[in-house]
Amino acid sequence: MRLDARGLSLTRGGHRILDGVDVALRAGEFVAVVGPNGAGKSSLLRLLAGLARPDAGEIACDGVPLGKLPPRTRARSIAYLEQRAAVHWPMRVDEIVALGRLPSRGPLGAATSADAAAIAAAMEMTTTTALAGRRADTLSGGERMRVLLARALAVGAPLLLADEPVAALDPHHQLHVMATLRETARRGAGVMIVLHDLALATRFCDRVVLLAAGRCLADGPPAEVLDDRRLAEAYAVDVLRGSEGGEPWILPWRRLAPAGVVRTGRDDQSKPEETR
Ligand SMILES: Nc1ncnc2c1ncn2[C@@H]1O[C@H](COP(=O)(O)OP(=O)(O)OP(=O)(O)O)[C@@H](O)[C@H]1O
Repeated sequence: MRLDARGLSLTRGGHRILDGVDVALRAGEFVAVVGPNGAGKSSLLRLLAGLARPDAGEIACDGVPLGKLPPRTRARSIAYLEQRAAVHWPMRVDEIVALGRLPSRGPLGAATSADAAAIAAAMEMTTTTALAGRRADTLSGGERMRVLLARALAVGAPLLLADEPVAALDPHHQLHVMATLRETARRGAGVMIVLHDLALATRFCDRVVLLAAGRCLADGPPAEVLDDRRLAEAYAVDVLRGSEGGEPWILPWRRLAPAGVVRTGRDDQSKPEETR
């Protein structure tokens, strides 16, 4: 299954949030959407999940306009984890994760062994099995995020959209979740996440979509998209780079003078910068 979006534009409160964005998510891909605060990343993901409609542009799921998919078909096809997902009810963790199976069986359908297996696998993937009996509204921020990711994984959808799934996690769990999502893509799902950590995007993702001010600045392999010039343009930062065991790493290091700074090369000593 694949998603194809063309010419997405969105305006809210007189503010142009997205401006002619083209993006695709194909089966087997692990894609990061990156960009500065307010770039439009969450808004883009919500459009792709079918939770809001663009003012202009089209989104198709395997060629079918997203708006024409019956809601349950859409919910089975596209799992979505929102950025500020909250848990308002005193439900148990395993009950929360089980909600991910509702699109497959309907509210009145009995849970099957396949449902139980999907729930157990999702909890294992997110290391939340030990939390199963806890009340979800007593969890820490990182625990809650992992439980809600488990709910999204339990859907077993061919497309998974997750908005900052690792932002609240400690380094161990960040690496674990990124490896889990990469494995989910390797098994055939299309996985798209919003991410601020450029190191994780560089190391784990097949493709990076760089948004800034509602426009897509670049879309391609991490090493091509996250070059010095684009990082300066989008974020006004300078980065350190290296590789370990053949895997590249990248570390934001210095702020540059904001807006429109275009670097000429790493040996340019005259660049405007601050130290941290
Ligand atoms: N309903 C709204 N009315 C007015 N402006 C809005 C509305 N919703 C979002 N925006 C603005 O649209 C822009 C994009 O918001 P969005 O949440 O998509 O950004 P983001 O790239 O996900 O940011 P962050 O990295 O901070 O999470 C922001 O400037 C935000 O303030």
